[in-house]
Amino acid sequence: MDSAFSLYLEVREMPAQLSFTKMHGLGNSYIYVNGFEQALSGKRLPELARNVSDPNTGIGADGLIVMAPSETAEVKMRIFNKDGSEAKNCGNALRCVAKYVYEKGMVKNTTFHIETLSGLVRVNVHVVNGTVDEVTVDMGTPKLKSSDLPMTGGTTEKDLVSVPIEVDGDTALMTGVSMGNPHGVFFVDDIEEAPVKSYGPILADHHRLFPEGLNVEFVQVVNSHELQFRVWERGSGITRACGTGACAAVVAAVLNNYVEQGKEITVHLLGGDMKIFWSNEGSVYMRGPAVTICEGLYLMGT
Ligand SMILES: N[C@H](CCC[C@H](N)C(=O)O)C(=O)O
Repeated sequence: MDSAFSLYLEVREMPAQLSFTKMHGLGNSYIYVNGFEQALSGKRLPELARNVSDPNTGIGADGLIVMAPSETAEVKMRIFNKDGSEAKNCGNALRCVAKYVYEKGMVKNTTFHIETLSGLVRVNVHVVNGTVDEVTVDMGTPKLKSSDLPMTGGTTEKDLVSVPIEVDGDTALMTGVSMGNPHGVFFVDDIEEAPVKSYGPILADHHRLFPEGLNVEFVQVVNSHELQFRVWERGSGITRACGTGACAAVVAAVLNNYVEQGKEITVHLLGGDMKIFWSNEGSVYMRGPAVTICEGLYLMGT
């Protein structure tokens, strides 16, 4: 079948309207589409993500999450940022997908796995009267080499702890952490003064240094078990919360000796608090809420 004809079929495959659920994790909202129930054209998902994310001409969210059958887990999750770029992991969406599939009866156990582009993730839903209020996620072991981030610029295999970065006329110290997606963490004295809007867009798309882009986090250490947190997300800009980012922040705080590994840390994000625990065995655990906002029918912008 020639490419033009297959593209025509691809275009035709997208339904005229899509059932969706809007959910959020600490204010980081996405449009969730159930690919078990409706056929979705893979090639059109980045465009769909841009369309549904627009607050004026779409539904309004930080991006699109597609749930689909998996051969290795109860469900597969694909993540598309507001700009249509696809990400390999998303902490807040993992909690919301876990809530969705449990409450819809698509899974029966309270502990199960979700397949992502960064691998299999184990989740445990906390149920109160049949409703999931919180979810605990094993986010796996952070990767700490420049080649993992990835980052270029002469630090090929060195660790990424407190690496000097030239940005916006400054030299700032960044700690790089991959949680399946790339994060750069900067420690600041006052979170309210953090250069989110200046450093964020410069570094998020600084592909010479970060070939796959970067989620840019700013952290103020409150005490040995609390962090203040802000984020400029790759592909979505400022969001009220970032689950993988909160994990990266705690890992970076341990690596910089601000907090201890093996202790539960409360991360204060714009959208609320998340509990992060980097176990001495290696896995980072994230615990936080998941909320269903609404369900509806998206008429594909007709
Ligand atoms: N913008 C991220 C994906 C979403 C991550 C975030 N919303 C979370 O909860 O982890 C990236 O491009 O890697």
